[in-house]
Amino acid sequence: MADEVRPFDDIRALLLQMPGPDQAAIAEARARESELTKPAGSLGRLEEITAFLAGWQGSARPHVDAPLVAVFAGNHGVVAQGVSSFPQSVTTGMVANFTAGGAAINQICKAFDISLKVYELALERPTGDITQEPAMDERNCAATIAYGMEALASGPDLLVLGEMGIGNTTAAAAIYHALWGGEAEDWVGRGTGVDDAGLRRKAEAVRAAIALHKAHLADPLEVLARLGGREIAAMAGAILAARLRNVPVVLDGFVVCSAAAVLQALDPGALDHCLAGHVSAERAHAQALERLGKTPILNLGMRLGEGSGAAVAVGVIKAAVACHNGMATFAEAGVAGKE
Ligand SMILES: O=C(O)c1ccc[n+]([C@@H]2O[C@H](COP(=O)([O-])O)[C@@H](O)[C@H]2O)c1
Ligand SMILES: Cc1cc2nc[nH]c2cc1C
Repeated sequence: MADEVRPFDDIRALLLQMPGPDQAAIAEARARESELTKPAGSLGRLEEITAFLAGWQGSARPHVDAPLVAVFAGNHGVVAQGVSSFPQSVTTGMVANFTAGGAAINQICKAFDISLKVYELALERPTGDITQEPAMDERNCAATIAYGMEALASGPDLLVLGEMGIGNTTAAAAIYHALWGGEAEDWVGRGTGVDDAGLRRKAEAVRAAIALHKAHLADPLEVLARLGGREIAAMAGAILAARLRNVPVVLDGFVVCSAAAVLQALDPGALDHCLAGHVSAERAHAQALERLGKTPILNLGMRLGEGSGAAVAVGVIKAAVACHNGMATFAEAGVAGKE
C-alpha cells in the first residue's frame, strides 16, 4: 500500500531533524584557547576535543559534569553457530555483575566519576539466528531503537555507549560486511577469544547471513533489523537521540561502532557529534573507524566492550575540559606571550 505507515518512517523523519554544531561557540572556545598560558597548539588533541564539545554543547566553556555510560545488553540466536567462546548465559551473568558493581566498567566509572545505567533487552528471548532468519522484524527493531533513546532521559552532558552480548561481534561483522562489502573474513575477529576453527565458523555464519538476506540489504535500517541485535539497535537510537539534543557521544569498540555505522549509512553527517573513545584490539575495528572517519582517542589494546575503552577516554576528555576552563590566560597570569 502506497500510504502504509511503516515503523522505520519515524526514525527516518528524525534523521531529517539533526542539528549541527554551534560555530560561534567553537570560534569563542578557540579564541580562549589561544590566550591560555601555553604555546599555541601545545595541548594537541585535547584542544580539538574542547572545541568539539563547545560546538555540540553550544558553549565556549564546555562541561563534563554529568557523564553517563549507558550499557545495552542483548542475546543473539547466532550463538547456535558456535561463534563465541562463552555461553549465552554470560550475558545475563554480566548484567547481574554490572548491577552488583563487580565488572570492569563499574571500576572505570568510579575512577572517573561517571554514572552507569544498564539496559537489559529481553535477554531470555534471543534474537533470530541471522543465518536462518532475520534477527528482528521491522516493528521490533524500530521499537528497540526508540527504547535506546531512553539513555538521554536523565540529561547527561556526555553520553558514553557500551554493550554486552555474547555473539554480538558476529552480528557487528555482518553489519559491516553488508554496509561496506569486502569478504566476510575482512570483518570477523576473535571477539571474546575464539580459536581458529571458531574464527572460520564466524566467517561462515557472516557469509551465510549475507547470502540469506541479500535481497533486503540496500536499506541500512533493514541491515540493522536483519543482521543486528537488540543492543545494537538500541545504541543506534541512543546515538540519534543524543544528536537531537546536541549531546556529544563517545563511541566504544567494534560492536558500538556497528550501530554508528548504520546511522552513517543513512546520513553521512549523522556521527558528527561522536568521538571514537578508543580503537579496540578486535581485528577489524581500526578499519571500521577509518570508514567512519574517526581517529580514536586511545589505543590501549582493550577488547572488553561494556563501554570500557570509551569510559577510560572520558578521563582524557575531562582533562581537556579542565585545562580549557581552569587555566589562566597570559594576561591573568602576567606571563609574557610569544615574541
Ligand atoms: O568492544 C569491542 O571491540 C569488543 C571486542 C571483543 C569482544 N567484545 C565483547 O565481547 C562480547 C562479544 O564477543 P563474542 O566473542 O561473544 O562475539 C560482547 O559482550 C562484547 O562486549 C567487545
Ligand atoms: C566475562 C565477559 C565479560 C564481558 N564484558 C563484555 N563482554 C564480555 C564477555 C565476557 C565473556
